[in-house]
Amino acid sequence: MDAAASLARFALEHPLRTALLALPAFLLGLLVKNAYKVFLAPHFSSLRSVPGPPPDHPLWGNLQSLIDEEPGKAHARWTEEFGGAVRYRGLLGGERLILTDPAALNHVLTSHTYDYAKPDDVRGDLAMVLGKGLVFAEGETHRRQRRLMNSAFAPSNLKAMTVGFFEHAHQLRDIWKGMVEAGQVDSKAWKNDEAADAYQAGKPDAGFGYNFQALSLKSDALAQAFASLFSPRDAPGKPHPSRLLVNNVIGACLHALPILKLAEYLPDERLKSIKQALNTLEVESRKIVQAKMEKADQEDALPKKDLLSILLSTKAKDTMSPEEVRGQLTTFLFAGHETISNSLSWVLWEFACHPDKQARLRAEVRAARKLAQRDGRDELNSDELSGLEYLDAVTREILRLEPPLSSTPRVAQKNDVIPLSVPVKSATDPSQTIDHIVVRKGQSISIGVYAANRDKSIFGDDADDFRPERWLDDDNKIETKVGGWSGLMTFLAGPRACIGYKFALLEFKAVLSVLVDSFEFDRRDADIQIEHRAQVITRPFVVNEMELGTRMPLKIRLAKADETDEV
Ligand code: HEM
Repeated sequence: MDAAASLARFALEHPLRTALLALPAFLLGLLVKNAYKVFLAPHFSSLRSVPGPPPDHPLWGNLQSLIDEEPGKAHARWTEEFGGAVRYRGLLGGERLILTDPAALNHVLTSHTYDYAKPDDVRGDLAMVLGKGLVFAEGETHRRQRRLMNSAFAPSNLKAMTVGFFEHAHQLRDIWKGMVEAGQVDSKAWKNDEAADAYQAGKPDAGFGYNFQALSLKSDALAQAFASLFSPRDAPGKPHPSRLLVNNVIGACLHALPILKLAEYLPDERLKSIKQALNTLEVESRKIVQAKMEKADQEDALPKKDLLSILLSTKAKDTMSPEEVRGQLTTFLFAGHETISNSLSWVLWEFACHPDKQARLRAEVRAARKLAQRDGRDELNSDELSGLEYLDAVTREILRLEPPLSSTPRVAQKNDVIPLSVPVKSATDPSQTIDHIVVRKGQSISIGVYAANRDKSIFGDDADDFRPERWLDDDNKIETKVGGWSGLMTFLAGPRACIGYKFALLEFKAVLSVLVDSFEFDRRDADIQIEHRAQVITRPFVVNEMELGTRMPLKIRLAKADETDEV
């Protein structure tokens, strides 16, 4: 008792000395805790029988492979070697489970959706930037918001929006035509007279009836705020895993502090620009919602061609405050931002590499357009667009091969058992297989989008090749048991699958049909190499030109009007 009292007196009298004594004790505790996590915990883990690569390093597990390889590649390699459930290690022994098995995906994404939520740090960042919209919401709130939003994507609305998609496509075509005819050169977007940057020029405005002006290669305040938050021009680097460890510690501290509130007092330019972009996002999106609301009242009877006007004409308007509508606007802009333009630039790249495939699509589109013109229409309607077989096959193939999200994270909200449709070899007893996985609350999971889309057991040995014909081949129909559009993971599956997927497919098809009808695409140079790097989504970068940021430079010529390729 006396000893305790004298220790307390000592601590009060000499707080600095006490702190100095406590620090080593704290560090020792941290060391013991992490040593347990790295060396002992894996032996008691419920995942210990799940197969996977041995860790490359005791402190950063398999992170080096994930950093070195293009997004999704390591997942695909491990899935090919070990099967539809793979365990690997992250920082300080943290275990992660990659899932591509159909029964497991169905369980996590569809039948037990809300038991597998997005990680808290991801949700926190989303809420800070976008407000609490659909991407952020979980559980009952998500169910309610989703029901309200669904009606905006009803078939009749998508039909009306298709008119807007074609208007956007024609604007883009006219800008590109003007550039090709003028032989215009811009040192950043254009490398020579005939090469255009399909990535920067191809950004659609996501059908919001609010022009991002990306079409004319200028940006307004909102577009700039989005670009600085979600697509900074610097190419993402390949940091050493130890750097990630340091970043994690700093990130945890930043999350604990009101760092953005203090941004203007801190000597950090990046923080200041984030703060400024967030303010712009808030002010500008509020203005758009206000303007749209006023217009919606005046133009009630007019057909609506953009998503926000449609949203404001559904009953969602009566049940959501302007602030909630604003949250949905920024959420839709975020989720649709660059996903479609990214897919467009990849497909144009594949066409540049496969002239026969672009010619085949051009012939199909021209034949359909001729029929529409005989009917007195300049463009296809949404049914005609969806009915083009080769266009559909090309769309499936590029979204299979180049999903904007190579994987997406989830965290188990409770202890659970995940079933497997194809058993995997047990890591603890290779003579046995396992057909289910016991997961504990808090377990991190990666949905292997890229790995599932390139599964050789489903798509064959040419799974890494761009071959739209695989979707047309009757003798060899693709049978994937994975739920979701086309049996692919690109838009995920279940109650949290992409709500905008039909919108995305129609906009993608409308723009591609117009571009391929008007232009021929070729590689800028025969030996140009494009690399995939992750920056929110997987984006193209030109090897040895990383400093120029995300780009997809292509040679573009006007397509001959009298081309008569057979479909
Ligand atoms: C090629 C284009 C697109 C792809 C590949 C894509 C993919 C995805 C994926 C994988 C998710 C699930 C993310 C997760 O939960 O981890 C998602 C969610 C979402 N997407 Fe898309 N998306 C695309 C375009 C769009 C467009 C154009 C819109 C809006 C107009 C949109 C709106 C949304 C929304 C709101 C969510 C959240 C849904 C929810 O949690 O209920 N997406 N998208």
